[in-house]
This record gives sequence, structure tokens and C-alpha cells, in this order.
Amino acid sequence: MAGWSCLVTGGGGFLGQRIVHLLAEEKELQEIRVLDKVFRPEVREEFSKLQSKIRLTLLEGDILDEQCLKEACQGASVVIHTASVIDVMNVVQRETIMNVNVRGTQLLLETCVQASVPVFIHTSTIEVAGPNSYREIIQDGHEEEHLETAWSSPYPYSKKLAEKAVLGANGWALKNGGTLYTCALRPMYIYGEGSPLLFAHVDSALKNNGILSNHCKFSRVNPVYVGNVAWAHILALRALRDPQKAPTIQGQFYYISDGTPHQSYDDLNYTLGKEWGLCLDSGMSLPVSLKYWLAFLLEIVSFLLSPIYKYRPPFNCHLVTLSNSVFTFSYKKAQRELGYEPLFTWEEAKQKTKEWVGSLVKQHKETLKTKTH
Ligand SMILES: NC(=O)c1ccc[n+]([C@@H]2O[C@H](COP(=O)([O-])OP(=O)(O)OC[C@H]3O[C@@H](n4cnc5c(N)ncnc54)[C@H](O)[C@@H]3O)[C@@H](O)[C@H]2O)c1
Repeated sequence: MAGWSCLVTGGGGFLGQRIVHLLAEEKELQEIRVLDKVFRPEVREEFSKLQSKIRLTLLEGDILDEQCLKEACQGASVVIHTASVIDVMNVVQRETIMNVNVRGTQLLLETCVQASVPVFIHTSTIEVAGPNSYREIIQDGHEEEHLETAWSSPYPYSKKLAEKAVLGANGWALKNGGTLYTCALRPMYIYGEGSPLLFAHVDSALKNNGILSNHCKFSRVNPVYVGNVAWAHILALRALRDPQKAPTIQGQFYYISDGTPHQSYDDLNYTLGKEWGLCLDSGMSLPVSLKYWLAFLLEIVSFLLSPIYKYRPPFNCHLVTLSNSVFTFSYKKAQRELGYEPLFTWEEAKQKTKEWVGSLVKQHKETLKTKTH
């Protein structure tokens, strides 16, 4: 294959960075362009190390800025679209989430047509499939079930619309007469070094005498390690660029999980933190049904107050469902069609993530020490 180039949107983020690192190893890749709204100094430093290996261009800009997208897509052979606003707590305004996640994806697809970029890989999420009710049990779910979230909460709703836009764009005619081919990956909850969600859990535990919250006790999920999700993206792009494999993959979506044991979110946090003295809250937790109705009441109060006061409940029905459902998925279709096999075993993923959690705990202790001196 002749020299090619790849644009990674959201490439400064948790998953995006890992994709960029793996891309740097790809054969005949001439340039990686990384588009992100902001690059933190440590991310810039990390990328500067890669620059001796490959031409890496950092583009700081907004996915909603059409001029910026045009510049980013010009001459690219592949787009990997990971940029997104992730928000399950309803902290970010609905309009912002819809704009970035849906409008941003549509703009990017349109720009690909204008710039004649033939391959588009979209990072979707398990949340486009549900869970819709904590009473419903989905174990080892698969693509043929065609599950779809019924929530109107901005994150799952926007990701559902974005994925539909991407898969609907498969087969679009490009300006140069070629064809656009797309596919979407639906990772489970992603853990690993640098995870913003895991950071938030550990950080709040450290501020609470090392006690991890137990809000997700009744969940049973199969989280996936970040290195494996990044690897699935590389395999998807290789497959879509391979004329023999591409016809099977075009317009398809794939669940991405790995060998991480099925467990609750709480147990995962505990496994990753216990070595550093973090422990699970042993206090009573309300039955899920009661929590759900409480969340429902709080949402009504928030709605009634909305004309005069912006009240954000500490939890909502969607969050209670998400964090207390049995919702696991198999990666067999990705294995069959993309040749996906996890790069990292559970033991390796656990070890690497534990070490990172340990570094957060150490940092916290040092900060406390300097404060008391
Ligand atoms: N973290 C998870 O558990 C998880 C699970 C399933 C799917 N995903 C999906 O994976 C993708 C990456 O998520 P992540 O966990 O790396 O999160 P992240 O927040 O670390 O990465 C998202 C990146 O998108 C960038 N971004 C946001 N708005 C932008 C804008 N307007 N213009 C340009 N860039 C913008 C952010 O700056 C960030 O670097 C997302 O699409 C997310 O929906 C994440």
C-alpha cells in the first residue's frame, strides 16, 4: 500500500492518545494528524517523543469549526473519530453535548466527502445499546440483537444519533468520485492508565479517607482495557483499507470487550485500588428500586424548579440504571470480521492500571505532606 495519512479527532484524550501511539507503528503511514480542543502540556510532551518516529501534526481546534476540519482532513486517507463530550452526570449543557457529538460528527462526515477521505472509523459506545432498565438482564449480548437505548439523556442520545449518522454515510460518493466507507466500534466502559472516570473515582475516595463509593454494587459488566480498544481501532482501519475484507465491514458496528472478568463497577475500582489502601464503603446502600424512584422524584423537582432555579440532582434515573444493570457483551463479531484479539490480558491490564492508581495515591500523599509542612 502506498504512503497514507490518518487524522485522529480527540487524539489528546484518554483513548485517542493510545490510538496515536499504536498508529505510529503502522506500516507506510506518512503522517498522523491529531485534532483536539486542547492539548495538555504532558500530552504535548508525550507526543513530542513520537515525533522522532513519525510526522505528527498537532491541530488545536474545535470539531465545530469548519475551517479547522477542512485543514485537518485535507489529504488524509483515514479519519478516526474519537472526539466527544462524555457526561453522565448532566453537568454539561445538553446543547453543547448535542452540538459536539452529533453536529460535530455530521460536519466531519461532510468534510470527508469534500476532501475525498475514503475511510471513517467512529468511536461509539456501549451506551447506544442501553441499558434501558435495571430489571432487564443482558448477558454476552451481541450485534444481531439490535439493542438501542431509549434514554433521552444527552450523552447516550447524542452518541446514538452520531453512530446512525456515521453508518448512514457508508457508501456516500466522495468529491473525487470515490466512495466513503465507515464503521463504528462500541467499547464497553474503558479503564486504564489516564482514565478520567477512574481518576474521578480514586480522587473522590482519597478525599474521603480512602473509601470508594458503593453506588454500583448491583451492576455486572465487562469493562475493557484502553490498550485493547485502541488496538480494535487499528484493526478496523486495516480491514476497511483492505479491499478483500472491506465489503464485510462497511457500515457495520462492533462491540469491543476483552478478557476482563464480568464484575460490578465497584469491584473493579476496589481491585485496582485495594493494594494502595483504598476500600469499599461498607455502609448500607438503598435497594435499586428505591434509588430509582428517588432519582425520579428529584428529576421532577428539578423540572418544576427549572423556570426559577437550576437544580441538578446528585443522581438521575439514567445513572441509577447504568450503574446497576447486568449488561455484558461478547466481542465475537469483531474477532470474526476484524480479526480482533485483545493485545493485553486481564492480568497485564490490571497490573498497568494498578500501578497508575498507585501513582495517584502517592501524589495525593505528597500533596498532603507539603500542605502540612
Ligand atoms: N471512557 C469510556 O469509558 C468510554 C467508553 C465507551 C466509549 N467511549 C468513547 O470513546 C471516545 C473517547 O473517550 P475518552 O474516554 O478518551 O474521553 P476523553 O474525554 O479523554 O477524550 C475525548 C477527547 O475529545 C476532545 N473534544 C471534546 N470536545 C471537542 C471539540 N469540540 N473539538 C475537538 N475535540 C474535542 C476532548 O478534548 C478529549 O481530548 C469518546 O467518543 C467516547 O464516547 C468512552
